[in-house]
Amino acid sequence: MAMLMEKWAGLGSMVASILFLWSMVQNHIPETLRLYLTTSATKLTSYFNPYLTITVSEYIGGRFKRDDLFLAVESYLSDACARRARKLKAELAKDSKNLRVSVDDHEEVTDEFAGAMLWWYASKQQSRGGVISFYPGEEDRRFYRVVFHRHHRDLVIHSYLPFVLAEGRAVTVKNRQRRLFTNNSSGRWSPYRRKSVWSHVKFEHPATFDTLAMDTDQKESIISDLMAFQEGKEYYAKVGKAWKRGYLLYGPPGTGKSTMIAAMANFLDYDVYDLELTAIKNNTELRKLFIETTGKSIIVIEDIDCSIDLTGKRHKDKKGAKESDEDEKPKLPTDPEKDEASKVTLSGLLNFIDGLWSSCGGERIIIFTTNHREKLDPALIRHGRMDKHIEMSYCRFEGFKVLCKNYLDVVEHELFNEIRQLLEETDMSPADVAENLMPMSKKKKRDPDVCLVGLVEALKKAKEDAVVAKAKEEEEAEAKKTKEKHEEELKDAKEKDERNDKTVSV
Ligand SMILES: Nc1ncnc2c1ncn2[C@@H]1O[C@H](COP(=O)(O)OP(=O)(O)OP(=O)(O)O)[C@@H](O)[C@H]1O
Ligand SMILES: [Mg+2]
Repeated sequence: MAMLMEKWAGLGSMVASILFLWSMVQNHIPETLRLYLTTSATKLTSYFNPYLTITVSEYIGGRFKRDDLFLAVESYLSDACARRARKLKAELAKDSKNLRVSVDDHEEVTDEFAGAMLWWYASKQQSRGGVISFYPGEEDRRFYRVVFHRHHRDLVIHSYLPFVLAEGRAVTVKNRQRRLFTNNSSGRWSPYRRKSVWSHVKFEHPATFDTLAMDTDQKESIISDLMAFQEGKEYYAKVGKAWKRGYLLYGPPGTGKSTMIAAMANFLDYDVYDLELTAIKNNTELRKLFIETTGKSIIVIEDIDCSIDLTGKRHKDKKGAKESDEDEKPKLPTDPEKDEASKVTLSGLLNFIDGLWSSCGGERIIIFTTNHREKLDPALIRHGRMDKHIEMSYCRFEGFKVLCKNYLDVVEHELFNEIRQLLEETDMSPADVAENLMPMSKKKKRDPDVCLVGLVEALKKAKEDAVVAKAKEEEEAEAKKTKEKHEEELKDAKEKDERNDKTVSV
Protein backbone atom coordinates (compact mmCIF):
# COMPACT_ATOMS: atom_id res chain seq x y z
CA MET A 1 0.00 0.00 0.00
CA ALA A 2 2.77 2.38 1.03
CA MET A 3 4.56 1.58 -2.24
CA LEU A 4 1.44 2.38 -4.23
CA MET A 5 1.07 5.70 -2.42
CA GLU A 6 4.68 6.52 -3.16
CA LYS A 7 4.18 5.68 -6.84
CA TRP A 8 1.13 7.99 -7.09
CA ALA A 9 2.99 10.77 -5.35
CA GLY A 10 5.88 10.37 -7.82
CA LEU A 11 3.50 10.45 -10.79
CA GLY A 12 1.76 13.54 -9.45
CA SER A 13 4.99 15.44 -9.06
CA MET A 14 6.08 14.39 -12.57
CA VAL A 15 2.82 15.72 -14.11
CA ALA A 16 3.23 18.94 -12.13
CA SER A 17 6.80 19.32 -13.42
CA ILE A 18 5.70 18.73 -17.04
CA LEU A 19 2.93 21.31 -16.73
CA PHE A 20 5.32 23.81 -15.19
CA LEU A 21 7.90 23.15 -17.89
CA TRP A 22 5.25 23.52 -20.65
CA SER A 23 4.11 26.87 -19.26
CA MET A 24 7.77 28.00 -19.09
CA VAL A 25 8.32 26.87 -22.69
CA GLN A 26 5.11 28.61 -23.76
CA ASN A 27 6.26 31.82 -22.13
CA HIS A 28 9.69 31.70 -23.65
CA ILE A 29 9.34 30.32 -27.18
CA PRO A 30 8.52 32.90 -29.84
CA GLU A 31 4.91 33.44 -30.92
CA THR A 32 5.47 32.06 -34.48
CA LEU A 33 6.99 28.85 -33.19
CA ARG A 34 4.13 28.36 -30.76
CA LEU A 35 1.61 28.88 -33.58
CA TYR A 36 3.50 26.42 -35.73
CA LEU A 37 3.49 23.80 -32.96
CA THR A 38 -0.27 24.22 -32.34
CA THR A 39 -1.08 23.97 -36.08
CA SER A 40 1.06 20.87 -36.45
CA ALA A 41 -0.61 19.27 -33.43
CA THR A 42 -4.05 19.99 -34.95
CA LYS A 43 -2.91 18.53 -38.30
CA LEU A 44 -1.59 15.44 -36.59
CA THR A 45 -4.82 14.86 -34.66
CA SER A 46 -6.99 15.48 -37.74
CA TYR A 47 -4.93 12.93 -39.65
CA PHE A 48 -5.96 10.24 -37.20
CA ASN A 49 -9.33 11.73 -36.23
CA PRO A 50 -12.05 11.16 -38.87
CA TYR A 51 -14.53 13.51 -37.16
CA LEU A 52 -15.22 17.10 -38.13
CA THR A 53 -16.58 19.91 -35.98
CA ILE A 54 -18.66 22.97 -36.79
CA THR A 55 -19.11 25.70 -34.20
CA VAL A 56 -22.09 28.02 -34.11
CA SER A 57 -21.35 31.05 -31.91
CA GLU A 58 -23.90 33.21 -30.14
CA TYR A 59 -22.48 36.57 -31.17
CA ILE A 60 -20.64 37.16 -34.40
CA GLY A 61 -19.94 40.30 -36.41
CA GLY A 62 -22.35 42.93 -35.07
CA ARG A 63 -22.00 41.96 -31.44
CA PHE A 64 -25.31 43.41 -30.29
CA LYS A 65 -27.46 40.89 -32.10
CA ARG A 66 -27.49 37.19 -31.36
CA ASP A 67 -26.69 35.17 -34.44
CA ASP A 68 -29.76 33.84 -36.27
CA LEU A 69 -28.25 30.41 -36.78
CA PHE A 70 -27.39 30.16 -33.08
CA LEU A 71 -30.99 30.98 -32.12
CA ALA A 72 -32.32 28.50 -34.67
CA VAL A 73 -30.00 25.75 -33.37
CA GLU A 74 -31.10 26.51 -29.82
CA SER A 75 -34.79 26.23 -30.77
CA TYR A 76 -34.20 23.14 -32.89
CA LEU A 77 -32.32 21.31 -30.15
CA SER A 78 -34.89 22.28 -27.50
CA ASP A 79 -37.67 20.99 -29.66
CA ALA A 80 -36.26 17.98 -31.47
CA CYS A 81 -33.44 16.66 -29.32
CA ALA A 82 -33.99 17.90 -25.75
CA ARG A 83 -35.96 14.78 -24.87
CA ARG A 84 -32.78 12.75 -25.29
CA ALA A 85 -30.70 15.03 -23.06
CA ARG A 86 -30.42 14.47 -19.33
CA LYS A 87 -29.23 17.92 -18.31
CA LEU A 88 -31.69 20.61 -19.29
CA LYS A 89 -32.27 24.19 -18.29
CA ALA A 90 -35.56 26.03 -18.12
CA GLU A 91 -36.20 29.75 -18.55
CA LEU A 92 -39.12 32.04 -19.23
CA ALA A 93 -38.67 33.06 -22.83
CA LYS A 94 -38.64 36.79 -23.56
CA ASP A 95 -41.95 38.03 -24.93
CA SER A 96 -43.52 34.69 -24.23
CA LYS A 97 -45.79 33.13 -21.70
CA ASN A 98 -44.27 29.70 -22.20
CA LEU A 99 -41.44 28.08 -20.32
CA ARG A 100 -38.56 27.28 -22.62
CA VAL A 101 -36.56 24.16 -21.93
CA SER A 102 -33.21 23.83 -23.64
CA VAL A 103 -30.10 21.69 -23.50
CA ASP A 104 -27.75 22.73 -20.72
CA ASP A 105 -24.10 23.57 -21.22
CA HIS A 106 -21.65 20.67 -21.59
CA GLU A 107 -24.49 18.26 -22.27
CA GLU A 108 -24.30 16.07 -25.35
CA VAL A 109 -27.31 15.24 -27.51
CA THR A 110 -27.33 13.00 -30.54
CA ASP A 111 -29.25 13.58 -33.71
CA GLU A 112 -29.68 11.57 -36.87
CA PHE A 113 -30.16 12.95 -40.35
CA ALA A 114 -30.39 10.92 -43.58
CA GLY A 115 -28.47 8.05 -41.99
CA ALA A 116 -25.73 10.28 -40.53
CA MET A 117 -25.12 10.48 -36.79
CA LEU A 118 -24.41 13.90 -35.30
CA TRP A 119 -23.43 14.94 -31.80
CA TRP A 120 -24.28 18.39 -30.49
CA TYR A 121 -22.63 20.06 -27.47
CA ALA A 122 -23.57 23.32 -25.84
CA SER A 123 -20.76 25.15 -24.15
CA LYS A 124 -19.35 28.55 -23.36
CA GLN A 125 -15.99 30.17 -23.61
CA GLN A 126 -14.89 32.26 -20.65
CA SER A 127 -13.54 35.69 -21.48
CA ARG A 128 -9.91 36.51 -20.96
CA GLY A 129 -9.39 37.27 -17.25
CA GLY A 130 -10.58 40.53 -15.78
CA VAL A 131 -11.99 42.05 -18.95
CA ILE A 132 -15.20 43.91 -18.26
CA SER A 133 -17.04 44.40 -21.50
CA PHE A 134 -19.75 46.74 -22.61
CA TYR A 135 -20.98 44.28 -25.23
CA PRO A 136 -23.48 41.57 -24.35
CA GLY A 137 -22.09 38.09 -24.47
CA GLU A 138 -18.50 39.28 -24.30
CA GLU A 139 -17.95 37.77 -20.81
CA ASP A 140 -19.39 34.37 -21.65
CA ARG A 141 -19.39 33.48 -25.31
CA ARG A 142 -21.83 30.65 -25.70
CA PHE A 143 -21.68 28.33 -28.66
CA TYR A 144 -23.05 25.08 -30.03
CA ARG A 145 -20.71 22.57 -31.59
CA VAL A 146 -21.73 19.73 -33.86
CA VAL A 147 -19.45 16.75 -34.48
CA PHE A 148 -19.89 14.32 -37.38
CA HIS A 149 -17.93 11.91 -39.55
CA ARG A 150 -16.05 13.57 -42.39
CA HIS A 151 -17.93 11.38 -44.92
CA HIS A 152 -21.02 13.46 -44.15
CA ARG A 153 -19.34 16.80 -44.67
CA ASP A 154 -21.40 17.82 -47.74
CA LEU A 155 -24.60 16.43 -46.33
CA VAL A 156 -24.20 18.42 -43.11
CA ILE A 157 -23.22 21.68 -44.78
CA HIS A 158 -25.68 21.64 -47.68
CA SER A 159 -28.65 19.79 -46.22
CA TYR A 160 -28.51 19.32 -42.47
CA LEU A 161 -27.62 22.86 -41.36
CA PRO A 162 -30.23 24.51 -43.67
CA PHE A 163 -32.73 21.99 -42.30
CA VAL A 164 -31.83 22.91 -38.70
CA LEU A 165 -32.14 26.61 -39.59
CA ALA A 166 -35.62 26.18 -41.10
CA GLU A 167 -36.88 23.90 -38.35
CA GLY A 168 -35.48 26.15 -35.62
CA ARG A 169 -37.13 29.21 -37.14
CA ALA A 170 -40.44 27.37 -37.36
CA VAL A 171 -40.20 26.42 -33.68
CA THR A 172 -39.41 30.05 -32.75
CA VAL A 173 -42.48 31.25 -34.66
CA LYS A 174 -44.64 28.58 -33.01
CA ASN A 175 -43.52 29.55 -29.51
CA ARG A 176 -43.54 33.32 -29.88
CA GLN A 177 -46.14 35.50 -28.20
CA ARG A 178 -48.29 36.93 -30.96
CA ARG A 179 -49.07 40.64 -30.94
CA LEU A 180 -51.85 43.02 -31.84
CA PHE A 181 -50.48 46.27 -33.28
CA THR A 182 -52.26 49.59 -33.62
CA ASN A 183 -50.83 52.61 -35.42
CA ASN A 184 -49.81 55.63 -33.37
CA SER A 185 -50.81 59.02 -34.67
CA SER A 186 -47.88 60.50 -36.55
CA GLY A 187 -47.38 63.17 -33.86
CA ARG A 188 -45.97 60.42 -31.65
CA TRP A 189 -43.55 59.01 -34.24
CA SER A 190 -39.94 59.39 -33.25
CA PRO A 191 -37.20 59.76 -35.88
CA TYR A 192 -34.84 57.87 -33.57
CA ARG A 193 -37.01 54.92 -32.67
CA ARG A 194 -37.90 52.84 -35.72
CA LYS A 195 -40.62 51.00 -33.87
CA SER A 196 -42.54 54.06 -32.71
CA VAL A 197 -45.09 54.00 -35.53
CA TRP A 198 -46.94 50.97 -34.13
CA SER A 199 -47.81 50.14 -30.52
CA HIS A 200 -48.56 46.61 -29.52
CA VAL A 201 -50.20 44.47 -26.88
CA LYS A 202 -50.34 40.69 -26.53
CA PHE A 203 -52.79 39.12 -28.94
CA GLU A 204 -54.91 36.81 -26.85
CA HIS A 205 -58.27 36.60 -28.60
CA PRO A 206 -59.67 33.11 -28.00
CA ALA A 207 -61.76 32.84 -31.20
CA THR A 208 -61.17 29.82 -33.43
CA PHE A 209 -62.95 28.40 -36.46
CA ASP A 210 -64.56 25.85 -34.14
CA THR A 211 -66.27 28.58 -32.15
CA LEU A 212 -67.30 30.57 -35.20
CA ALA A 213 -70.95 30.25 -36.15
CA MET A 214 -71.37 30.14 -39.90
CA ASP A 215 -72.22 27.89 -42.81
CA THR A 216 -70.03 24.78 -42.68
CA ASP A 217 -69.14 24.76 -46.39
CA GLN A 218 -68.21 28.43 -46.28
CA LYS A 219 -66.03 27.78 -43.23
CA GLU A 220 -64.29 24.84 -44.91
CA SER A 221 -63.64 26.91 -48.02
CA ILE A 222 -62.05 29.72 -45.97
CA ILE A 223 -59.86 27.27 -44.06
CA SER A 224 -58.59 25.60 -47.23
CA ASP A 225 -57.97 29.02 -48.80
CA LEU A 226 -55.86 30.05 -45.80
CA MET A 227 -53.92 26.80 -45.85
CA ALA A 228 -53.21 27.16 -49.57
CA PHE A 229 -51.96 30.69 -48.92
CA GLN A 230 -49.75 29.69 -46.02
CA GLU A 231 -48.12 26.90 -47.98
CA GLY A 232 -47.98 28.86 -51.22
CA LYS A 233 -44.56 30.52 -50.99
CA GLU A 234 -43.15 28.71 -54.03
CA TYR A 235 -46.37 29.09 -55.98
CA TYR A 236 -46.48 32.87 -55.49
CA ALA A 237 -42.81 33.12 -56.48
CA LYS A 238 -43.46 30.99 -59.58
CA VAL A 239 -46.32 33.13 -60.85
CA GLY A 240 -44.48 36.33 -59.96
CA LYS A 241 -46.97 37.65 -57.42
CA ALA A 242 -46.28 39.20 -54.05
CA TRP A 243 -47.06 36.65 -51.33
CA LYS A 244 -50.15 38.33 -50.00
CA ARG A 245 -53.89 37.81 -50.08
CA GLY A 246 -56.81 40.15 -49.57
CA TYR A 247 -60.11 39.33 -47.93
CA LEU A 248 -63.19 41.51 -47.83
CA LEU A 249 -65.50 40.62 -44.95
CA TYR A 250 -68.90 42.19 -45.33
CA GLY A 251 -72.20 41.86 -43.55
CA PRO A 252 -74.45 43.50 -40.96
CA PRO A 253 -73.17 44.45 -37.49
CA GLY A 254 -72.61 41.60 -35.03
CA THR A 255 -72.27 38.85 -37.63
CA GLY A 256 -68.71 37.96 -36.65
CA LYS A 257 -66.40 39.90 -38.96
CA SER A 258 -63.96 40.92 -36.23
CA THR A 259 -64.27 37.48 -34.64
CA MET A 260 -63.39 35.90 -38.00
CA ILE A 261 -60.19 37.97 -38.18
CA ALA A 262 -59.15 36.71 -34.74
CA ALA A 263 -59.95 33.12 -35.75
CA MET A 264 -57.84 33.54 -38.91
CA ALA A 265 -54.91 34.96 -36.92
CA ASN A 266 -55.10 32.09 -34.44
CA PHE A 267 -55.35 29.55 -37.22
CA LEU A 268 -52.34 30.90 -39.11
CA ASP A 269 -50.34 31.92 -36.03
CA TYR A 270 -49.95 35.46 -37.39
CA ASP A 271 -49.68 38.88 -35.75
CA VAL A 272 -52.47 41.39 -36.36
CA TYR A 273 -51.94 45.01 -37.47
CA ASP A 274 -55.09 47.01 -36.88
CA LEU A 275 -54.72 50.01 -39.18
CA GLU A 276 -56.74 53.07 -38.16
CA LEU A 277 -56.92 55.11 -41.36
CA THR A 278 -58.31 58.23 -39.71
CA ALA A 279 -55.09 58.61 -37.69
CA ILE A 280 -53.00 58.81 -40.87
CA LYS A 281 -52.35 62.16 -42.52
CA ASN A 282 -51.19 61.21 -46.00
CA ASN A 283 -49.97 58.51 -48.37
CA THR A 284 -46.38 58.85 -47.20
CA GLU A 285 -47.39 57.96 -43.67
CA LEU A 286 -49.44 55.05 -44.97
CA ARG A 287 -46.41 53.75 -46.87
CA LYS A 288 -44.18 54.09 -43.81
CA LEU A 289 -46.65 52.17 -41.69
CA PHE A 290 -46.76 49.39 -44.25
CA ILE A 291 -42.98 49.17 -44.46
CA GLU A 292 -42.83 48.79 -40.69
CA THR A 293 -45.07 45.73 -40.70
CA THR A 294 -43.48 42.29 -40.54
CA GLY A 295 -44.23 39.06 -42.41
CA LYS A 296 -46.66 36.47 -41.06
CA SER A 297 -49.17 39.14 -40.29
CA ILE A 298 -52.73 40.20 -40.98
CA ILE A 299 -53.23 43.89 -41.75
CA VAL A 300 -56.78 44.92 -40.95
CA ILE A 301 -58.76 48.00 -41.90
CA GLU A 302 -62.09 47.76 -40.08
CA ASP A 303 -65.22 49.51 -41.34
CA ILE A 304 -63.43 50.82 -44.40
CA ASP A 305 -66.55 52.65 -45.61
CA CYS A 306 -66.69 54.65 -42.37
CA SER A 307 -63.02 55.45 -41.83
CA ILE A 308 -62.71 57.48 -44.96
CA ASP A 309 -64.73 58.30 -48.04
CA LEU A 310 -63.57 55.95 -50.75
CA THR A 311 -66.83 55.56 -52.56
CA GLY A 312 -66.95 55.70 -56.32
CA LYS A 313 -64.86 58.88 -56.67
CA ARG A 314 -62.74 57.49 -59.46
CA HIS A 315 -65.74 56.95 -61.65
CA LYS A 316 -67.27 60.32 -60.95
CA ASP A 317 -63.99 62.10 -61.60
CA LYS A 318 -63.36 60.13 -64.76
CA LYS A 319 -66.73 60.97 -66.17
CA GLY A 320 -66.44 64.56 -65.01
CA ALA A 321 -69.76 64.21 -63.26
CA LYS A 322 -70.73 66.37 -60.33
CA GLU A 323 -69.97 65.08 -56.89
CA SER A 324 -72.89 63.95 -54.83
CA ASP A 325 -73.50 66.20 -51.89
CA GLU A 326 -75.37 63.68 -49.77
CA ASP A 327 -72.20 62.37 -48.25
CA GLU A 328 -70.97 64.12 -45.18
CA LYS A 329 -67.76 62.09 -44.71
CA PRO A 330 -64.36 63.75 -45.31
CA LYS A 331 -63.73 63.80 -49.05
CA LEU A 332 -60.92 61.77 -50.46
CA PRO A 333 -58.95 63.35 -53.29
CA THR A 334 -58.25 60.96 -56.12
CA ASP A 335 -55.38 62.98 -57.49
CA PRO A 336 -52.41 62.55 -55.17
CA GLU A 337 -50.69 65.77 -56.28
CA LYS A 338 -53.63 67.93 -55.30
CA ASP A 339 -53.69 67.25 -51.63
CA GLU A 340 -50.62 65.14 -50.97
CA ALA A 341 -49.80 66.87 -47.73
CA SER A 342 -53.04 66.32 -45.96
CA LYS A 343 -54.93 63.23 -47.09
CA VAL A 344 -54.77 59.54 -47.67
CA THR A 345 -55.98 59.10 -51.22
CA LEU A 346 -57.71 56.23 -52.91
CA SER A 347 -54.70 55.69 -55.15
CA GLY A 348 -52.45 55.68 -52.07
CA LEU A 349 -54.56 52.96 -50.58
CA LEU A 350 -54.62 51.01 -53.83
CA ASN A 351 -50.83 51.13 -53.98
CA PHE A 352 -50.74 49.96 -50.40
CA ILE A 353 -52.86 46.92 -51.23
CA ASP A 354 -51.13 46.11 -54.48
CA GLY A 355 -48.01 45.38 -52.52
CA LEU A 356 -45.83 47.88 -54.37
CA TRP A 357 -43.90 47.85 -51.12
CA SER A 358 -43.76 44.12 -50.89
CA SER A 359 -40.01 44.31 -51.33
CA CYS A 360 -39.99 44.40 -47.54
CA GLY A 361 -41.13 40.79 -47.33
CA GLY A 362 -44.10 38.60 -48.02
CA GLU A 363 -46.66 36.48 -46.22
CA ARG A 364 -49.16 39.20 -45.45
CA ILE A 365 -52.92 39.08 -45.46
CA ILE A 366 -54.94 42.26 -45.89
CA ILE A 367 -58.50 42.33 -44.60
CA PHE A 368 -61.15 45.01 -45.02
CA THR A 369 -64.41 44.84 -43.15
CA THR A 370 -67.54 46.75 -44.03
CA ASN A 371 -71.26 46.77 -43.31
CA HIS A 372 -71.96 48.15 -46.81
CA ARG A 373 -70.06 46.49 -49.64
CA GLU A 374 -72.09 48.39 -52.23
CA LYS A 375 -70.69 51.69 -50.98
CA LEU A 376 -67.09 50.81 -51.82
CA ASP A 377 -65.27 51.77 -55.00
CA PRO A 378 -65.15 48.69 -57.25
CA ALA A 379 -61.45 49.39 -57.89
CA LEU A 380 -60.76 48.88 -54.22
CA ILE A 381 -62.38 45.48 -53.96
CA ARG A 382 -61.74 43.99 -57.37
CA HIS A 383 -60.20 40.53 -57.48
CA GLY A 384 -56.45 40.73 -57.19
CA ARG A 385 -56.84 43.34 -54.49
CA MET A 386 -59.49 41.71 -52.37
CA ASP A 387 -59.12 38.17 -53.65
CA LYS A 388 -61.94 36.64 -51.66
CA HIS A 389 -65.19 38.29 -50.64
CA ILE A 390 -66.72 36.66 -47.59
CA GLU A 391 -70.27 37.40 -46.61
CA MET A 392 -70.99 37.17 -42.89
CA SER A 393 -74.74 36.83 -42.62
CA TYR A 394 -77.47 36.58 -40.06
CA CYS A 395 -77.58 33.52 -37.85
CA ARG A 396 -79.25 30.48 -39.40
CA PHE A 397 -79.79 27.08 -37.84
CA GLU A 398 -76.33 25.70 -38.67
CA GLY A 399 -74.63 28.67 -37.01
CA PHE A 400 -77.02 28.47 -34.08
CA LYS A 401 -76.03 24.85 -33.44
CA VAL A 402 -72.36 25.89 -33.14
CA LEU A 403 -73.26 28.65 -30.68
CA CYS A 404 -75.55 26.34 -28.70
CA LYS A 405 -72.81 23.77 -28.37
CA ASN A 406 -70.23 26.40 -27.35
CA TYR A 407 -72.37 28.33 -24.92
CA LEU A 408 -74.64 25.63 -23.46
CA ASP A 409 -73.02 22.32 -24.37
CA VAL A 410 -76.32 21.31 -25.96
CA VAL A 411 -76.45 19.47 -29.30
CA GLU A 412 -80.08 18.37 -29.32
CA HIS A 413 -83.21 19.90 -27.80
CA GLU A 414 -86.97 19.76 -28.28
CA LEU A 415 -87.05 23.49 -29.08
CA PHE A 416 -84.62 23.11 -31.98
CA ASN A 417 -87.34 22.68 -34.62
CA GLU A 418 -89.10 25.83 -33.56
CA ILE A 419 -85.83 27.71 -33.41
CA ARG A 420 -84.86 26.47 -36.88
CA GLN A 421 -88.16 27.78 -38.27
CA LEU A 422 -87.85 31.14 -36.51
CA LEU A 423 -84.24 31.62 -37.62
CA GLU A 424 -85.25 31.08 -41.25
CA GLU A 425 -87.99 33.70 -40.94
CA THR A 426 -86.11 36.26 -38.82
CA ASP A 427 -82.84 38.05 -39.35
CA MET A 428 -80.99 37.94 -36.03
CA SER A 429 -77.24 38.43 -35.82
CA PRO A 430 -75.07 35.73 -34.19
CA ALA A 431 -74.09 38.37 -31.61
CA ASP A 432 -77.76 38.71 -30.54
CA VAL A 433 -78.30 34.95 -30.53
CA ALA A 434 -75.15 34.50 -28.44
CA GLU A 435 -76.35 37.15 -26.02
CA ASN A 436 -79.52 35.14 -25.40
CA LEU A 437 -77.54 31.97 -24.83
CA MET A 438 -75.34 33.62 -22.23
CA PRO A 439 -77.64 35.27 -19.68
CA MET A 440 -75.65 37.00 -17.03
CA SER A 441 -78.43 37.34 -14.47
CA LYS A 442 -77.95 35.15 -11.40
CA LYS A 443 -81.55 33.96 -11.49
CA LYS A 444 -81.32 32.26 -14.86
CA LYS A 445 -77.86 30.81 -14.19
CA ARG A 446 -76.87 28.72 -17.22
CA ASP A 447 -79.88 26.49 -17.47
CA PRO A 448 -80.10 25.54 -21.17
CA ASP A 449 -83.90 25.23 -21.09
CA VAL A 450 -84.31 28.74 -19.73
CA CYS A 451 -81.83 30.13 -22.26
CA LEU A 452 -83.49 28.45 -25.23
CA VAL A 453 -86.98 29.54 -24.15
CA GLY A 454 -85.57 33.07 -23.83
CA LEU A 455 -84.13 32.81 -27.33
CA VAL A 456 -87.48 31.66 -28.77
CA GLU A 457 -89.17 34.67 -27.14
CA ALA A 458 -86.51 37.02 -28.46
CA LEU A 459 -86.84 35.57 -31.96
CA LYS A 460 -90.63 35.91 -31.88
CA LYS A 461 -90.30 39.50 -30.74
CA ALA A 462 -87.72 40.23 -33.46
CA LYS A 463 -90.11 38.69 -36.01
CA GLU A 464 -93.02 40.88 -34.82
CA ASP A 465 -90.79 43.96 -34.76
CA ALA A 466 -89.67 43.19 -38.30
CA VAL A 467 -93.30 42.93 -39.46
CA VAL A 468 -94.15 46.24 -37.77
CA ALA A 469 -91.02 47.89 -39.21
CA LYS A 470 -91.84 46.61 -42.69
CA ALA A 471 -95.43 47.85 -42.47
CA LYS A 472 -94.17 51.25 -41.30
CA GLU A 473 -91.67 51.37 -44.10
CA GLU A 474 -94.33 50.53 -46.67
CA GLU A 475 -96.63 53.13 -45.15
CA GLU A 476 -93.90 55.76 -45.35
CA ALA A 477 -93.10 54.81 -48.94
CA GLU A 478 -96.81 55.07 -49.83
CA ALA A 479 -97.08 58.46 -48.12
CA LYS A 480 -94.01 59.70 -49.95
CA LYS A 481 -95.42 58.52 -53.26
CA THR A 482 -98.76 60.25 -52.59
CA LYS A 483 -96.97 63.44 -51.59
CA GLU A 484 -94.86 63.40 -54.75
CA LYS A 485 -97.95 62.77 -56.88
CA HIS A 486 -99.76 65.63 -55.17
CA GLU A 487 -96.80 67.96 -55.73
CA GLU A 488 -96.65 66.92 -59.36
CA GLU A 489 -100.36 67.68 -59.80
CA LEU A 490 -99.95 71.07 -58.15
CA LYS A 491 -97.02 71.88 -60.39
CA ASP A 492 -98.96 70.88 -63.50
CA ALA A 493 -101.95 72.96 -62.40
CA LYS A 494 -99.68 75.96 -61.77
CA GLU A 495 -98.06 75.65 -65.18
CA LYS A 496 -101.47 75.34 -66.82
CA ASP A 497 -102.64 78.54 -65.02
CA GLU A 498 -99.55 80.40 -66.17
CA ARG A 499 -100.10 79.35 -69.77
CA ASN A 500 -103.75 80.46 -69.58
CA ASP A 501 -102.72 83.83 -68.13
CA LYS A 502 -100.30 84.37 -70.99
CA THR A 503 -102.98 83.55 -73.62
CA VAL A 504 -105.44 85.99 -72.02
CA SER A 505 -102.90 88.84 -71.93
CA VAL A 506 -102.07 88.28 -75.65
N1 LIG B 1 -70.40 34.19 -36.42
C1 LIG B 1 -70.18 34.26 -35.10
N2 LIG B 1 -69.76 33.19 -34.42
C2 LIG B 1 -69.53 33.25 -33.10
N3 LIG B 1 -69.71 34.36 -32.37
C3 LIG B 1 -70.13 35.46 -32.98
C4 LIG B 1 -70.39 35.46 -34.39
N4 LIG B 1 -70.79 36.69 -34.75
C5 LIG B 1 -70.80 37.42 -33.63
N5 LIG B 1 -70.38 36.70 -32.57
C6 LIG B 1 -70.29 37.19 -31.19
O1 LIG B 1 -70.76 38.51 -31.18
C7 LIG B 1 -69.78 39.45 -30.77
C8 LIG B 1 -69.66 40.58 -31.81
O2 LIG B 1 -69.15 40.04 -33.02
P1 LIG B 1 -68.13 40.82 -33.96
O3 LIG B 1 -67.50 41.94 -33.23
O4 LIG B 1 -67.22 39.81 -34.56
O5 LIG B 1 -69.13 41.38 -35.04
P2 LIG B 1 -68.78 42.29 -36.30
O6 LIG B 1 -69.38 41.63 -37.49
O7 LIG B 1 -67.36 42.60 -36.34
O8 LIG B 1 -69.65 43.58 -35.96
P3 LIG B 1 -69.40 45.10 -36.50
O9 LIG B 1 -69.85 45.15 -37.91
O10 LIG B 1 -70.29 45.90 -35.60
O11 LIG B 1 -67.96 45.40 -36.31
C9 LIG B 1 -68.50 38.70 -30.63
O12 LIG B 1 -67.94 38.95 -29.39
C10 LIG B 1 -68.87 37.23 -30.75
O13 LIG B 1 -68.79 36.65 -29.48
MG1 LIG C 1 -66.24 44.36 -36.11
